[in-house]
Amino acid sequence: MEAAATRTTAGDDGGSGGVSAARAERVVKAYGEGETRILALNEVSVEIARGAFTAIMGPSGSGKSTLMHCLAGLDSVTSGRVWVGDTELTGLNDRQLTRLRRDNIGFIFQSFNLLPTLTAAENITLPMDIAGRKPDREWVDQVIETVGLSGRLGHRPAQLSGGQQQRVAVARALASKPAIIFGDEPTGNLDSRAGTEILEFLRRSVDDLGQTIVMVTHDPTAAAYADRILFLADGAIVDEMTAPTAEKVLDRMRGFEGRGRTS
Ligand SMILES: Nc1ncnc2c1ncn2[C@@H]1O[C@H](COP(=O)(O)OP(=O)(O)OP(=O)(O)O)[C@@H](O)[C@H]1O
Repeated sequence: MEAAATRTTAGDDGGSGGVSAARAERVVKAYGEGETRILALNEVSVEIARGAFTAIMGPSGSGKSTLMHCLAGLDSVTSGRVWVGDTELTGLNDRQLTRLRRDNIGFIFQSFNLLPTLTAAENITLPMDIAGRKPDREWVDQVIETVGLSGRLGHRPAQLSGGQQQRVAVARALASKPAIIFGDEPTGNLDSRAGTEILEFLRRSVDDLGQTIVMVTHDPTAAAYADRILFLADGAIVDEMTAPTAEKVLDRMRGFEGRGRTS
């Protein structure tokens, strides 16, 4: 997105002046050896713009999760290079990677991943509490307001609906102002109304709070909330779309199937 560079992004505090929040250069990820060797990523190069919402789509096994994990420093690459902001991940040791993830990256998973004994408020600030960082109260309050959790802060996860639990997870991801948030099917376990709410919060966090988001999804309706969609097939980016609509996404996916690109 052109406008992204001029926005005040949530990650500006710790980041650089560049427009890319993350970058992969000729990334190869191979699993196994010899005949069983699988190229999950085959020379993938991509740039993720700051302050933009990017979706990653593609058939099952096309490499979506692998790409997300490599960009987020959750998985090592076989060859190629990866940056988050100005920091090159490839070459960092485990301790440095852990710290980089802790300080710069937020995660939202399909299965909320909240601690059952903590209240919503405690879950939201947990990563910062563990890191010994003082939450920016004003920002955290703004995030809580944005995701509509103000009346539920004292509730434990079991006292919240799935949609509300995912809102807590979204607030937790946003609270530390990460340079980038990665979501792996964040609406996969929600009914369509709760899913829509979460997608609207994610969209608003990009538009109003300047957040950068990368989301893996199978769902054309979810992907249509993004500014840009990357389409993966057989470990390579085969197409992309800007300003998507669910209809355009469905059409494009049908085109891939017609060309035998599903695995
Ligand atoms: N730990 C692993 N060991 C061996 N092969 C793996 C491993 N993780 C992924 N793969 C393989 O790499 C390829 C890409 O997997 P990946 O999970 O990235 O696909 P995906 O597009 O996210 O799929 P899905 O939509 O089903 O989640 C697949 O062929 C998969 O079997």
